[in-house]
Amino acid sequence: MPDLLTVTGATRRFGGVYALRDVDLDVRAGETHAVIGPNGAGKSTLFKLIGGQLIATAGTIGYDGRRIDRLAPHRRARRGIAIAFQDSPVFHNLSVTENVMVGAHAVTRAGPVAAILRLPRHRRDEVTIRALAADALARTGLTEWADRPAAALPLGQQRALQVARALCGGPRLLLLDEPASGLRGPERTALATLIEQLRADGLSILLVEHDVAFVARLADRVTVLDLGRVIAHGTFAEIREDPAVITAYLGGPR
Ligand SMILES: Nc1ncnc2c1ncn2[C@@H]1O[C@H](COP(=O)(O)OP(=O)(O)OP(=O)(O)O)[C@@H](O)[C@H]1O
Repeated sequence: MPDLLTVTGATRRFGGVYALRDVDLDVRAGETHAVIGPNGAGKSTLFKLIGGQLIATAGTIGYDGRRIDRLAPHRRARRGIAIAFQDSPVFHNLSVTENVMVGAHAVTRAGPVAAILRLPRHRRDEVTIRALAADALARTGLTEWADRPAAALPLGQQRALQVARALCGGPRLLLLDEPASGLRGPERTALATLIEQLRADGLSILLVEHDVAFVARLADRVTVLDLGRVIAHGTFAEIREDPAVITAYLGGPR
């Protein structure tokens, strides 16, 4: 499988602290790739470098054969990179459909001014976006909730809503930031099934997750970070046996 995303030598410093140091990672077309590591390992920083919320101190990021590391987040979104942040807001007074439509505005040509003035281009976009949202709701099992206020959604469905919002922009690469956090057993299982379905549909997925069982079930490959560096990568079975990974998780001399 060819690489869709290639991160090379990614380094990000905050003052004197290296949040990431010389990190290489690639996501192949159609795979689910997980990034794991103890607290402070640099996982969020890596996600933000890929999404464009942060710019690297050094290193390059290639996507679909072109460099993207200097592009603004909305330009990366238009190229097909979507992020479902665990803490991205759910607007409780808006309907589930409207919450999902927010995800498409990042990738449409008509900006907020066209939306406010209700210019023809915006009205055309609105029809398109409603159709995209309906499709995203169907893919995430939320169709029956479409017209309900988002406040009515149970937590498991709220997580599915975050995923639906990311899907609404029609991505090829989906970044999932701790999607299982706070979910209970059956909700976790439902979310894992959803992610498997998206992969089967051809999406490439990069996942940051603390829940090891979740990663073991879903990830084709895993990259392990500790203190900003890659300490192991491979299949889950391979990294589980790696002494550096065991030390990073269980403590011991560094
Ligand atoms: N904006 C910032 N300013 C200063 N230091 C930062 C900033 N963001 C991250 N760091 C530091 O960079 C390191 C990596 O942080 P990061 O949040 O990427 O780790 P993480 O693996 O996502 O951790 P967690 O699992 O706790 O979310 C930490 O030492 C953190 O304190």
